[in-house]
Amino acid sequence: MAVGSGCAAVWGCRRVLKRAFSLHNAHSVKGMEDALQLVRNIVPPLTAKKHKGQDGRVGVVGGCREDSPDAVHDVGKWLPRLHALVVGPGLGRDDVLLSNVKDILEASKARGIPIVIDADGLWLIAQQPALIQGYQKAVLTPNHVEFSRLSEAVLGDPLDGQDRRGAVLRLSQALGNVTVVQKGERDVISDGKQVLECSQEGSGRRCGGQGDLLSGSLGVLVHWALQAGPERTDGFSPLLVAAFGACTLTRQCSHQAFQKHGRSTTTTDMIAEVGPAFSRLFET
Ligand SMILES: NC(=O)C1=CN([C@@H]2O[C@H](COP(=O)(O)OP(=O)(O)OC[C@H]3O[C@@H](n4cnc5c(N)ncnc54)[C@H](OP(=O)(O)O)[C@@H]3O)[C@@H](O)[C@H]2O)[C@@H](O)CC1
Ligand SMILES: Nc1ncnc2c1ncn2[C@@H]1O[C@H](COP(=O)(O)OP(=O)(O)OP(=O)(O)O)[C@@H](O)[C@H]1O
Ligand SMILES: [Mg+2]
Repeated sequence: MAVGSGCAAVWGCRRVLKRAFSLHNAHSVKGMEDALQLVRNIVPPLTAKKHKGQDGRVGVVGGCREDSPDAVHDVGKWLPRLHALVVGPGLGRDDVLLSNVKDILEASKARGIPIVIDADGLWLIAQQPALIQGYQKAVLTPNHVEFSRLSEAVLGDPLDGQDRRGAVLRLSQALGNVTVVQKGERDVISDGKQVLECSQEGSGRRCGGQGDLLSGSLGVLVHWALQAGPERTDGFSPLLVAAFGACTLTRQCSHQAFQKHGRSTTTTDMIAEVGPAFSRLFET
């Protein structure tokens, strides 16, 4: 469903939403459905009046090519045209490369570009948390190991595996309300104020690359959410709603792909499900 038509339903259930986001029933069926409605609200309508790029140009700093000596300058030329940046998937941990990424992060922050950080980008943040400290347009998407690494670097604590919600909330707060998405059996999301869980049914298949689908789709949704503004998300953080949407989409893709391919499912099979999964979840 597009922006306009989803709006009335969301305003109509404001009281329920407050409960759904702040209490332990955030992952109940009702809470999930309410949160999904907020995601539907940020999806821009398709109209004949737009030209390409108007619903977002997302840059990805990742992949496998070694940098040119002028990498930062080259990327800098693109930055003014980008609406969001995804940093880290498949990037590697080479010192020169990470030093370039550091400069790209600084340039993006100076321009107020939303940044999603995953994989080796998180490695860099664990070495230098100050790089992202207090930048509230950033979302970090750590898996279990990456989250432990970040927690130890930022909070100095060994991870309390029993209290995932508390751990994610504390990390987000310590980073100055940077949004954190801890991936796992349930995805736990916090902006340092509220905690949301995504328990959309996925699959038992744990093939590599699923995190890339999450961070990439999140790059798009972060832009859509910020563009839509807090009124569309009923006053909740746009980045929290975007993260919930990307987690739900990724898990639904996993679910659909697994139904077709079972144990042989790969992330490529999940990518083929993005369109149908998106329609099913967000265009009802
Ligand atoms: N498309 C591409 O090009 C992609 C490229 N990628 C690139 O690959 C590189 C390495 O990335 P990664 O994700 O394998 O490294 P990371 O998460 O540090 O795991 C290291 C070790 O931690 C463990 N472990 C992991 N998860 C766990 C869990 N939930 N719970 C418990 N343990 C867990 C596990 O250890 P094991 O169990 O095997 O002993 C694992 O081997 C990195 O450069 C990244 O950019 C990837 O992003 C994929 C897509
Ligand atoms: N135990 C699980 N059950 C269901 N879904 C899961 C589980 N663990 C992770 N996921 C889902 O898989 C997606 C990727 O999370 P994962 O933890 O595998 O990332 P990752 O290790 O960074 O992956 P990548 O191989 O791309 O680096 C997320 O959407 C998450 O919700
Ligand atoms: Mg990963």
